[in-house]
Amino acid sequence: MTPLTSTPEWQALHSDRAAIEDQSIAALFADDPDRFTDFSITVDGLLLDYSKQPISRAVREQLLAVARARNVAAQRDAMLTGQRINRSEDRAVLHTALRVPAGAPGWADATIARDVTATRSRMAELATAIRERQRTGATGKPIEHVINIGIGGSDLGPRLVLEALAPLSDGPRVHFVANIDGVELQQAMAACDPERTLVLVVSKSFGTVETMANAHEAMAWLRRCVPADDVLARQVLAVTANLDSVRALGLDPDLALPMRDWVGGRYSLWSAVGFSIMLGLGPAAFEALLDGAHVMDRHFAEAPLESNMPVMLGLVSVLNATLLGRRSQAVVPYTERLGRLSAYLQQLLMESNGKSVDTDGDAVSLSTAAAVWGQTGTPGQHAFFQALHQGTDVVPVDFVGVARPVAGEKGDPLELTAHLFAQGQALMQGRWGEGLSAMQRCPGNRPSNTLLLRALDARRLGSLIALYEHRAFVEAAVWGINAFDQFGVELGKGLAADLKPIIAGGLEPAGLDGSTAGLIARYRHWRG
Ligand SMILES: O=P(O)(O)OC[C@H]1O[C@H](O)[C@H](O)[C@@H](O)[C@@H]1O
Repeated sequence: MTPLTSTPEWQALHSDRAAIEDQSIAALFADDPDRFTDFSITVDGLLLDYSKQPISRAVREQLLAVARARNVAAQRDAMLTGQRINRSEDRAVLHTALRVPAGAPGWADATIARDVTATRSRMAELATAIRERQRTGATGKPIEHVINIGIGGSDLGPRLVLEALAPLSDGPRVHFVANIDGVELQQAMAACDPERTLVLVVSKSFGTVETMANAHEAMAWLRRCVPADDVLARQVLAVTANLDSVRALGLDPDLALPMRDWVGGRYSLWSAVGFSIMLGLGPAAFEALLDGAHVMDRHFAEAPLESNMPVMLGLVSVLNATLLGRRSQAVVPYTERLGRLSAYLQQLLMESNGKSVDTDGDAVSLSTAAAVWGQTGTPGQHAFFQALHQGTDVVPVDFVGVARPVAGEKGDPLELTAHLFAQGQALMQGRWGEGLSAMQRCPGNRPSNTLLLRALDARRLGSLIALYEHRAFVEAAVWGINAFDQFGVELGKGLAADLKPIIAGGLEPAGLDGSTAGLIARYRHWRG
């Protein structure tokens, strides 16, 4: 893979780096009254406004030239058509196939489409039977609670969606359990009647320590509390790509909902991993979520690069993170319903693109993924916005707003929206003028994107999430890295397994570094 820095297109952009950094965003508006129209893109009720970035038309052309030089469109097509683009794991990457409506033309082959439709139908039948109380728990009581046990990609997506659309929930109440410390599981078990609870064990690998530990606990609870021999068969359901290990846990693999190896964990909420969404909101809402994502997929596949929302969002990110060295990025949704968004995007963007070697294994020549963080507005305004306005580092912000709240939600988002727009304006304009002390002045010229959803509903949420998935793809394509493996995550897991017996006191801490040995000694001392 040619290093990005060796391409003439990047070199041209880089030679203008200082001018771009100094570019007054306000001056771009002064020069071009139509700038908002030209630097915003709308796809089916989702608007991206990237006009408050230091990007002139000429710079946009340079960015697009970089995208062409990196063959972003060809790389995209290779993903969509099921080529094995995840080279380090020799896998195709087909989360987009999960969102093709039944019978509609997709990009990948027909076998995959049939498999997707079959799993989706099975999920819908089962969810309907549970929601309509035909399929009950082992003692004949209806299922009113679901405990979703999973972590990372087997947790964050369904959690985000169910929190976002909670007012639409008309099915069993879903409780999420990810952490291994037992806190969430204890809370969930305390809130649930075991005879009316379905436990979902969601794990692509079915080997993740946290998930397996919580699954054992939850299954023991069911066995203890439900007087029926077939309680596990009736009230525990596995969602996994590793059916063999389902048997090892004492469950019937024939009852499990399958995942495929061509779906990455952080891209999996559209698969059977989203079963809790279907249970809570119903199959129609799940379909709407998929439809919204598919609309974004079609747009990503078909729109010219310059009016392609994920392409432009990805290029803006590369400009900020790599060209201008802005190593962190804030995401601030202006609705409490999207409070999980920054956590979701942390996994999506940082696990995908927190890489320092390219697809050939050679060191990349420039910085890749920036740190992603944030919380909802307006509470975030009263916490970290001071640093956004006056800190020494420029932190690009993605604002996310909704024109209409989720159906059934009380409260008017008008007030919130005023704050959202004002913050983007304030970051750009700054505050200057006679009579202001240095402490009172705000430098301004700080970039932001605004994403505005016509309404917070399943369809737009699907589009929003798919947009960020494709943004990660575009960034990775430009950087020349593989967005679909995550070997870095493995290291700590292995070390934790080695340390556990030492911390427990069964093994002597021989050969450890001084810090780890010291921490273990102190922990053991304090634990008593
Ligand atoms: O679904 P599982 O196999 O249990 O994996 C859960 C999570 O494990 C790891 O942390 C991976 O890095 C994530 O990508 C994955 O989503």
